[in-house]
Amino acid sequence: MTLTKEVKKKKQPKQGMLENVMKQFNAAADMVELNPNIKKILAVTNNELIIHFPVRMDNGEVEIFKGYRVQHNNALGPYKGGLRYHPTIDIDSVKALAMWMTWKTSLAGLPYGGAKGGIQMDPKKYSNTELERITRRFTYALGENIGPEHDIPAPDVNTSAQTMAWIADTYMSTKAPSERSKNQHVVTGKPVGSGGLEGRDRATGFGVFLTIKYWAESKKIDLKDKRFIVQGFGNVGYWAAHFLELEGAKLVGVQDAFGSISNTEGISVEGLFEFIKNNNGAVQGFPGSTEVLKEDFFGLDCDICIPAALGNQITAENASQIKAFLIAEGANGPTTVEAEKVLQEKGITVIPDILCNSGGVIGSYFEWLQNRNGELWELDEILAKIDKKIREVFRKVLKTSEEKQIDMRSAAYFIAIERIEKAYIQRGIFP
Ligand SMILES: NC(=O)C1=CN([C@@H]2O[C@H](COP(=O)(O)OP(=O)(O)OC[C@H]3O[C@@H](n4cnc5c(N)ncnc54)[C@H](O)[C@@H]3O)[C@@H](O)[C@H]2O)C=CC1
Ligand SMILES: O=C(O)CCC(=O)C(=O)O
Repeated sequence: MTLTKEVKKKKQPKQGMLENVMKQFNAAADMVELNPNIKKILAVTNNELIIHFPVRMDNGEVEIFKGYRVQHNNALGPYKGGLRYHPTIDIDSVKALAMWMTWKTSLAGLPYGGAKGGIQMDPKKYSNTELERITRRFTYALGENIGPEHDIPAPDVNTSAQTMAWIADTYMSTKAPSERSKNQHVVTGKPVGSGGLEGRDRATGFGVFLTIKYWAESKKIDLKDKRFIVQGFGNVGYWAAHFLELEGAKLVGVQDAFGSISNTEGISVEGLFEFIKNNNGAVQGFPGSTEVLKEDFFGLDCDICIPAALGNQITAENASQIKAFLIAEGANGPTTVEAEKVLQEKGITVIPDILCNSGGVIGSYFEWLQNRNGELWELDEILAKIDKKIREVFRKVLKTSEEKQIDMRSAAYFIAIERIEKAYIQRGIFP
């Protein structure tokens, strides 16, 4: 007899990311005097898919998983955005993350809309073979709701190039043999050997670093010896730290899901990266570092703070402790609207997520083009292309912010929303 078990999941507290993105959007819509009909369209998501699907576990039992894909808007092109495997994801957080993708792709001038998805689960509790089966069943259940010219997922928290390879393989296997290779770009962020882009692994962190570099240049600040802290030492946090260290900046604090560490003398980025490989991915216990209480992390003495983990981490409660003069949002939605007011009063600059972490989706766009056109690009060429794009977008945001005397988040939203509004108006639907 087959046992079917729906695992009782602990109820997760609401994350509040949807409230946050809606407050940001409403403020931006007022600022650009957005056409009221287009505002109605952008305030809601086009499609929201919740899928329950069964997967056989290594012990023979069947577990039911809850997967999501939310497609917010596709006025500018196919839906685009990552897949997150995390116990805290729910429909509201995925809606928020999908909306941020729409603003991000619009701001970057890409021919994409916004989407996000994932599975509500803790991947640490599953073996690699279970993760593969979960991913393949999820892909199969998503069916034609994703597609290379319709909705193109990518990695996000707790998903990787390997996850993308499983998705591509499963999706392609549902096509006729002659059509399979034409569908490789159903996902981006694949391993290089399977149609992936050289450098997509570092694209987001590289972009975070570039926005910090271009901001520092605009203020005539030398990054050498500047002290920085990073929350989240995964794909984004590690690569951002890697490039900052190359520039001469000093990592003095790191927090991950397991704990927080600091060292005023500096933490070797590569040393920590090697250390976590043999420490279940955790930074705690890194030689020479001191443990820091979770609630004290953002108050560490530093110049630059990079939240690169989850949403709503910088809150009205902890914002007042922050000593950094710059916050570079590697994560999506790490700062609440209330916290941002506190930061503004303290004179702390925020490089907003939709600009700061856009290197990832820019890299994804290049991978998509590479697959679509049957081309292979080299790492140097790709990093130069990402740099050029980030520099252009950064300058546009800075110029808008200076001309209109608004902060960089408002400027970024201004540009992003205006571009979408223009597309709707050009089509003639909204006079
Ligand atoms: N991977 C990508 O290309 C992109 C990722 N992002 C955003 O960057 C952030 C990080 O994503 P990835 O680096 O890809 O994820 P990842 O899964 O590679 O790393 C996540 C890191 O955050 C830490 N973390 C998780 N929960 C935490 C908590 N409660 N407190 C402190 N640390 C915690 C984990 O331990 C890990 O070090 C997310 O907000 C994601 O949406 C944004 C753009 C693109
Ligand atoms: O690379 C992509 O398509 C999207 C990455 C992502 O999920 C994000 O930028 O938040």
